[in-house]
Amino acid sequence: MKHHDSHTLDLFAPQDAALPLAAQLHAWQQAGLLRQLDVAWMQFVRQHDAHAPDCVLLASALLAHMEGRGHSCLPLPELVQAPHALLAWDSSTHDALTAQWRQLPARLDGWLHALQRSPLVRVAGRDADLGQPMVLTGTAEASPEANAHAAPRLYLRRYWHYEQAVARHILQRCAVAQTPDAEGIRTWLERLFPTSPTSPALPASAGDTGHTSEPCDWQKLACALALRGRLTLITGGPGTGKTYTAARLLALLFATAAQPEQLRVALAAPTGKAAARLKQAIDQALLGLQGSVGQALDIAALVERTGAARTLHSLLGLQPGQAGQPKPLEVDVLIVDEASMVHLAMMATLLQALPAQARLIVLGDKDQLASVEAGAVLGDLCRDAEGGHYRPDTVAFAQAAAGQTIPAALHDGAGSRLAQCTVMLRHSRRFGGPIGQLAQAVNRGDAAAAQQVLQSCTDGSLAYHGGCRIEAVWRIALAAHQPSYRDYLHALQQGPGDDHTAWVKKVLQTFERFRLLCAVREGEWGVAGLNTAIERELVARKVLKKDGPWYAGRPVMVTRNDAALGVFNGDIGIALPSPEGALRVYFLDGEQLRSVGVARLAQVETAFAMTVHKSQGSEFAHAALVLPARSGVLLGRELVYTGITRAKAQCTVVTQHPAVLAQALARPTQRHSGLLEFLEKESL
Ligand SMILES: Nc1ncnc2c1ncn2[C@@H]1O[C@H](COP(=O)(O)OP(=O)(O)OP(=O)(O)O)[C@@H](O)[C@H]1O
Repeated sequence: MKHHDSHTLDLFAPQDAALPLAAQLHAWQQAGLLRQLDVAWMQFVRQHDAHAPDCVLLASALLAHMEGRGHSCLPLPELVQAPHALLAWDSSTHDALTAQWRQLPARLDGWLHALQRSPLVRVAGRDADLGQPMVLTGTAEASPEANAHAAPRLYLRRYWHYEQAVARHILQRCAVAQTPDAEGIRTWLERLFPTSPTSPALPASAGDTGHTSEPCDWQKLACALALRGRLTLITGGPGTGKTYTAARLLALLFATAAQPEQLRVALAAPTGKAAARLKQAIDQALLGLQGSVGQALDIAALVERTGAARTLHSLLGLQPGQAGQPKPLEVDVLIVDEASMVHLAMMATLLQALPAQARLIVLGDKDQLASVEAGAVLGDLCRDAEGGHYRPDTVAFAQAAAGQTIPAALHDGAGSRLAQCTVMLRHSRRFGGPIGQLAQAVNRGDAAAAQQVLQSCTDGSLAYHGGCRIEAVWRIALAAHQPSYRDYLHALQQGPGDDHTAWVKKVLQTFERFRLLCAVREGEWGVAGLNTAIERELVARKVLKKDGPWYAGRPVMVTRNDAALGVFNGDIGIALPSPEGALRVYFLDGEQLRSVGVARLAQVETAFAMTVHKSQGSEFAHAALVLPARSGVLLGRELVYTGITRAKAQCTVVTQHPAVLAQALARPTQRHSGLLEFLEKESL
């Protein structure tokens, strides 16, 4: 049996002969490891650079591959020295990888020289922009001193431009530090955040480091810091009050604006569903303020001025799947929620469209899954949020404007400009109990603690089924003693009676109480397999009547925005007979029902089960996270964290193999990008 070091090349492995590079890439494509696009990109490079050595061709194919996996660049030291760890492919590929690597330069220098000689590669800081399709950074442009720290990276031209644009805009926004009237802000904050002597003690949230021995109200601090600059990042786990804070910040901006009646506010989120939730939560929080502000602020006018929340695509006037030239935004304040889902290209477009003097307030959970597309901008920008890194001027301003003492452990005389614009909310009001403890253990990657919480929970909020057959998943989905699909099926069977609207709402609302969340799409334990199995089971039990793709009771998720129909990617609806008897898909927005004839909805999929990715921005009374035995790099710590934090009251974890949870927690997802390094270098 061969033993492989999974992180570095095994130089003592048997000398297997390497396939010619093109044949090897083809074999990896056949094995589903590379996309056709990745190989086509390598062929393009070979066509236009006849002298390209194998290391350039391989680097280009793997650059495209990494982009497909959400990375904005290819980190070259890792590629050269630890390809197994970087690619994290199945161990069956290790021999072929090792054999290939033996044919290539052994040292990073060799790869860099080859890339620097290619006419398709622009060396940042050395070459003029002649439209080269790839960009190499971390070599020529850095000073000899900085070069020791800058990691050489290879980019697709487009992503290098996006990353540069995001970094440039962020730095410009962070640089603006005004000195607003601290006294005035403090007076307003005391009104907007009334402290009740009966407030329960705050439980610690996921990500709480224990730094907060001195009480600090991070929500007030976030509002005060937002008034100093043009960019505020507010991150925190579920229920830490990001939206609650944003609503108060809006009120504060109105209260302190010279001409509040002219303040233009926009709300946006990556998906239609998240946008609708944001608007609902902001309005609710604002209306709840009327009592504490009395006549001093016209809350109803504020709600009206805030307008509807929109998807980022619609705000920027882009077509689905398109980034590019946006129309300039006519706003003074923009609040973007669920920012963990905003990918690099979208963030670059957004920052480009936003006027320099407008305030950008970004809300999101830095620990959640990043978008499927390349870039994890929120995660990058908030990587150091836990440590605070507040400079003395920020500490003093926090005291003066918010009356808050930032704990000494979070001070840093050399903190970056970005850190002065970032606040992490550290107390969850929703997750005090076992679900919160599980979320914390998952975030730390502590599998033993996660198992302990799962198995010792006595209040019924957590359940764990390890090493199960797929039938266990159906049983959970149809269980009688907890939120499941049973209530929705019951409502469905009751029929409309004489109040069709009430019936449709009930079916939709009961369906929203429970969801099966999968790590993967394919296979028996994936979305496709589970949806088919559950449909089959319900038909066999004669609960559903299905004689075609559409049937009464079919829950569907929209997979593509269609502005003409008023449906958006991620919307969940249920097909039900209309009062006239035609099958229509009904959607519920707050209390508002809308419907679309089934024949007009082409881009949908059945939604008994959905991916954790698609569930971002949604919550369910009971969420069941379903983990297959193997799902490679897809199944990591952030996915488990995002899945379990979709549960409001009850969370069930079901695994096909008992070891899979610990394996996932041991795999934090690292999205490679140069954004933070660039920001750090420039903001010194
Ligand atoms: N300072 C506070 N005082 C009283 N209630 C609060 C406070 N902060 C938040 N809450 C309440 O806690 C709950 C969660 O707050 P909120 O919805 O703003 O959190 P969130 O971080 O936006 O959550 P999610 O990420 O799940 O959307 C809400 O019911 C909100 O009213």
